[in-house]
Amino acid sequence: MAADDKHSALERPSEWLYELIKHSDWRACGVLNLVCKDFQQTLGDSPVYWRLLCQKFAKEERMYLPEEILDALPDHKAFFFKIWAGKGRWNSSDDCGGEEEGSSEGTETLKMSIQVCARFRPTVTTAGGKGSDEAEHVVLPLHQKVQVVMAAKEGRTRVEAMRIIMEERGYTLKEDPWSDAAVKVLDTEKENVENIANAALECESQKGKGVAHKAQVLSVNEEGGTVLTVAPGVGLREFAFDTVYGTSTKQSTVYRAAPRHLVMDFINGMNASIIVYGQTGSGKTYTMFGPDASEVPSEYHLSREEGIVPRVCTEVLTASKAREALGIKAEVSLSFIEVYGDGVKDLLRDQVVGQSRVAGQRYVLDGQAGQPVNNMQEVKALLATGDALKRQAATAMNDRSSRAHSVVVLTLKQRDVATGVQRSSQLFLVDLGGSEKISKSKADEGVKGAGTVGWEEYYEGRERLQEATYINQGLFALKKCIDGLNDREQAALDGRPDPYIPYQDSKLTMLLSSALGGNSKTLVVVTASVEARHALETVQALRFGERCGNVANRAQMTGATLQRTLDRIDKEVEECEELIKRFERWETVRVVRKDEFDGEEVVVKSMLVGAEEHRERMEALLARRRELLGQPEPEAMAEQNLKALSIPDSALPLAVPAC
Ligand SMILES: Nc1ncnc2c1ncn2[C@@H]1O[C@H](COP(=O)(O)OP(=O)(O)OP(=O)(O)O)[C@@H](O)[C@H]1O
Repeated sequence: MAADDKHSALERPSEWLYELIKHSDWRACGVLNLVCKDFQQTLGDSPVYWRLLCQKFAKEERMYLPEEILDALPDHKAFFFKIWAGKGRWNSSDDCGGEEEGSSEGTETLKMSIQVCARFRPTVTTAGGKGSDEAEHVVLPLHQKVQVVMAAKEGRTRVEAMRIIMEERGYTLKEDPWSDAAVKVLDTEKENVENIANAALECESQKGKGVAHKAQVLSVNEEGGTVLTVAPGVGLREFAFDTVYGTSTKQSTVYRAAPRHLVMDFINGMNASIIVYGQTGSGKTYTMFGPDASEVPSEYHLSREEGIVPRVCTEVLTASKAREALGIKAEVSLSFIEVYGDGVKDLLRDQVVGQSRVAGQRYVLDGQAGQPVNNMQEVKALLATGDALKRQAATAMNDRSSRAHSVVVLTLKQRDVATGVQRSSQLFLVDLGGSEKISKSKADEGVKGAGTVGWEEYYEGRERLQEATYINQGLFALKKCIDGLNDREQAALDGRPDPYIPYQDSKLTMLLSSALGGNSKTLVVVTASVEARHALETVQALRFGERCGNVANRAQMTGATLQRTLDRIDKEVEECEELIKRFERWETVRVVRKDEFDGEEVVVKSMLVGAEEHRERMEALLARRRELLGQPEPEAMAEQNLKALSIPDSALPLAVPAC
């Protein structure tokens, strides 16, 4: 190297280094970061360096890594270490079949991981929207009520909040425990005071007044990945997930955020599964497959509404073709099966498979249920065949309810044309039957007692009930396996022997055993509804999701969370006020009034116009704020105030006297 070059390189180390990086392979690039302190400082946290390293690594290791995934990554360095675990995949001659996957160099093993997302369905008034929107009232535990009252006003202390709560409830103490004891309350008397207040609240709730919180989803925070709920028996509760999708999230966004990463892993030779879980009617089938063609208005392009399954198939088929240029020949096959009780049905051949305990599962895992696919026309034809044979029925919760668990299994067999090295992997796309309360889905409707009707009618009536029971059994077994897997993680940390995972408890878990555990990648998408009448089921579904991801420790209900949510709302209210100020104006309009006796009359009126949309939004935000704080509606508040003034109803004028 010339002296001048050397000098300029030292003055501008990053440029010099990047030149070097450009012309090195990934291993040399990786080592550069460790050469000396200067290099470490320059490259250690440089996103450009780590991105380049990811690209080089993927190219040289013949891994599938779409640019869109790289573009959207928040941390390229962490991602590099994640994909680095799969190095040397095409050097070894054993087909790991996804299960033993990991580094053939034996330095790093890939671990099982479960990612969890929550997706909220928009409020639907047709299917799934039946029934009243009445929500249960919730009595908040005192400590939460105190947090809510403290959050309502900045700088409000705990003692003040306690006083307000007591006053709100009309509870009068002979002696005010806070009169002289701002400090005392915080220590010795605190417990005592809480007991008194608790008792007061309890009395109030028994009298059935003064409880303003309704069971509901209070906020869906997509940015922070959290959901704040209030439900009976739980009170306020926050849940945290890897990703949270709000009610207006598009199908393409859902696919791009998390499922696509799993598809990448699957194409790179790992077993993976995407499981959608949720209450019946919460949007599992919609998320997995997309809407029924009949539901999509003709002006919409159906492909925009496609769910995860068709999107995965498109990506896998496109990637398989592109891999031919890298010397890798790929074959894709698709199975579509249904798990109903202890039976496994091949939906593409319309036959129940395997009579023995393990036969159904082996039939699927060995690929006997698979049909080779080469393009999307073939995929769509197979999906339509399977869909037509799926067990579906109308219930009180969903007009097209899936009455069993359905699973699409994609099997990818890849072969290095030059060396003959083979890799195979499976991706399970699971649309679970909806967890349901029989009383809500009315699955027990039409069930007649034995002996009261003919046998045929008796069995027919019991069918919905039997389906619900089978669905719930499978889900229960799945929950037990997830708990077992979480316990296994903990056991490894505690040095305990591996706990038993009860895969054998149901056909569903037997089938998913290869995708749940080992070193597979799993994504659980919890679908839920923001509607108040489903609050309890939503909380249960979110709880399941939280258990899967074992992320409970990230979430906690604190005043801070509530404060953050309120701050966001206040900011939006301010924005609305600004917009209203800017656009609202008085306008004189002629209104035609119809009168039964006098006929039509034209009246000139002044009206505020121009900002109707912003006013409506502001009203909604203020209502949300009131819900968060458990404050009653303005009319209810006025009523309460009147009652507080103890004005007897008879004393109120029946009509406003004419002027
Ligand atoms: N994100 C969404 N956007 C628009 N519509 C949705 C969404 N999610 C669900 N829906 C609609 O809600 C209804 C019920 O959805 P879906 O059938 O997917 O529920 P499900 O959870 O699969 O129910 P089940 O367990 O009973 O089969 C359908 O009409 C569907 O189109």
